[in-house]
Amino acid sequence: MPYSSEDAVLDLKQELRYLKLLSKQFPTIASACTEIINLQAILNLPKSTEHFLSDIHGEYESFNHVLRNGSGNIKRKITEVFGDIMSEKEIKSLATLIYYPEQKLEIIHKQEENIEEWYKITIYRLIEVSRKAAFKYTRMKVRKALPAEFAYIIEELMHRGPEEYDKEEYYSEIINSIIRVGRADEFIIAMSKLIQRLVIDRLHIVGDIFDRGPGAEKVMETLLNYHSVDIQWGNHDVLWMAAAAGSEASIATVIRICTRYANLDTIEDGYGINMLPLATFALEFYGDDECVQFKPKLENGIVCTDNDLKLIAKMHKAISVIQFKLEGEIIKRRPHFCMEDRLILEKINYDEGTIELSGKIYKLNDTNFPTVDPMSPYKLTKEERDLIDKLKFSFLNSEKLQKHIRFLLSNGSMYLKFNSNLLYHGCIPVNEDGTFKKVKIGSSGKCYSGKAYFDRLDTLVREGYFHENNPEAKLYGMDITWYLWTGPDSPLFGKDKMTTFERYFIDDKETHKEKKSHYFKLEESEKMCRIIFEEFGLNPDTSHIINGHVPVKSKSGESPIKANGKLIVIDGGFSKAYQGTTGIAGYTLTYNSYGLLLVSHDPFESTQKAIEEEKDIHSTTMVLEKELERKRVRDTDNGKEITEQIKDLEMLLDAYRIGLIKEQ
Ligand SMILES: O=P(O)(O)OC[C@H]1O[C@](O)(COP(=O)(O)O)[C@@H](O)[C@@H]1O
Ligand SMILES: [Mn+2]
Repeated sequence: MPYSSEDAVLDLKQELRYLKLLSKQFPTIASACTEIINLQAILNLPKSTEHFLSDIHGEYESFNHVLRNGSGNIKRKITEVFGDIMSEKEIKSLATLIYYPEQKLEIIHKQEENIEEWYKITIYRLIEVSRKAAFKYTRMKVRKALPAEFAYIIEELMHRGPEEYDKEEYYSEIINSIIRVGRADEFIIAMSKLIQRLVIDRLHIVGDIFDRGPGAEKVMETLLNYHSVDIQWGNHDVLWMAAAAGSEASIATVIRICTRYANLDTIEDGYGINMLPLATFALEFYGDDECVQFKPKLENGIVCTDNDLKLIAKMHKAISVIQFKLEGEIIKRRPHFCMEDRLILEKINYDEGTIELSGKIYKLNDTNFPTVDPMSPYKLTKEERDLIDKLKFSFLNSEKLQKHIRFLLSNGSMYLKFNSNLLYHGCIPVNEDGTFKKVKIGSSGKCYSGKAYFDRLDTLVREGYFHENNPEAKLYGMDITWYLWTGPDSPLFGKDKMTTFERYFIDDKETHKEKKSHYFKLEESEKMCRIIFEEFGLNPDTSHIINGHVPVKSKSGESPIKANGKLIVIDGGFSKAYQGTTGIAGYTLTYNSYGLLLVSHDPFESTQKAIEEEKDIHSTTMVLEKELERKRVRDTDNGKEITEQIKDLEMLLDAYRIGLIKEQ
């Protein structure tokens, strides 16, 4: 026993209150010992697999596919088990079944002549793959993941050891009876979902779930039901969060982006927000305006009739003007945001149809501003006010939207440190020389930089949503959340300005440029990354930064791996609107016990093709870092916690043994 000296006993006495609490959970020496042995066993298991995705931008189908195939992980497992005896075609078929069991079974029933034989072979194969996938976990963890209905049977089948081959008959009898009682389909579905569940232990979403594509709300529903997920907020996510909190400028911007991509389904069908008030308003004030610059972009595959497009263009322009007005209000009430250059509406010469930007006059390609009073350009007309009030009411009262945003708050944050990786969406504000930029927050003028800046922003975002009983703090929190969407020192945005107005109203492309933060030059430097790791309390030798936000133009030879492998950017463009520039459909990352794997995906055609033609996304896997020694749970953050728990339990044992606490 380590505790023999008086000092040691004194140590124990100091922890007495805590140890007494712990003794309620482990009331005897035997129970504490059992727990120590269990925890010790977990520490020796291989590290489980993490999966990193980012910039999903409403592309539900591709997201869903990558999630189901675990970025190629499921196929890898099948190949490991059956690579020698199954053909490529059979492997593909089994993989498709595991990804989409319900749909695939329907097809099988139409095609398969000897369904009983197929069931037998398939169930056997699924059991073998699930054994492989469960290998890293304790029985207890696997048990928790099992569907209740088949829990007992699956456990029996999975834990058959090689020495138990005489049990062969027993197992085939189980399989036969599953088939006989007509539960084979349900069993196959349950097994497939179990494999999906086991292959990925933790999902990280490095921001930008929302906007552009049509299915953000479905992505959110999937995440809500996922077994283990964290989210690092992206600029598009915080925009929706601010809107759901009641920030009027953010509500207008969310709707503007939906109209820009003709994506009204998300807002109307997904979140039940009625767009009729905006449509009637737009027809009344922009009825004769063709709103040419506001024709929606349709790269995301959304199909619309000509008449719909005409109406959406008018809604798009109407809400854009309202956005510019409401943004003006924030910029004026928060001078420390330093965004005066975005006070666009007062820079317009309404008689001449021109605008002055940075001392230069530009011609506007559209001069119809029926709701703007040049004397007070930011003032909403009565009708605009009514409209915004209605929209705000809908946002605040959309049950589903509020549920999704609360999930983003509970499972999300500005950044995350996880197993020696530092995850954040965009950047860290830095000066040209690489020092962390000091940014003013609040009217007191207090400055924050580096990690402290991220931490402060994280708190303010939450205040913007939750601080109902302090309206001033709530408004400030909402304004900051909006700032995170578009402000020059926002770590989630990372550009000097968002030239939304210019891209609609000025032809000269020079004005459309958005200058990226110094961070994006310095991200190539290992030295910079090392400074960042120090700042966030991570080991510079073993850590990585994982970012999203900036589409990697792999078509033009850009690499997602920067700073000697210290920084990885995984925005390769799930977003169809960006695939032309990136040339691929995104990068994802997996981190298993053998190391980091970067996967680049070709564009995904459709779920239907994936099922019917067994067309998986073609993806290329690149080993980024291979562990010299296989990583164990003991090497992870969770492992560190378990080690602490073991220490506590050992103290409890000592307390029992010297009679400081009595067994119960
Ligand atoms: O492609 P769109 O719809 O014109 O949006 C462009 C705007 O989106 C942004 O790129 C921000 O969105 P991302 O975070 O996806 O990059 C702005 O910098 C830019 O002004
Ligand atoms: Mn982004």
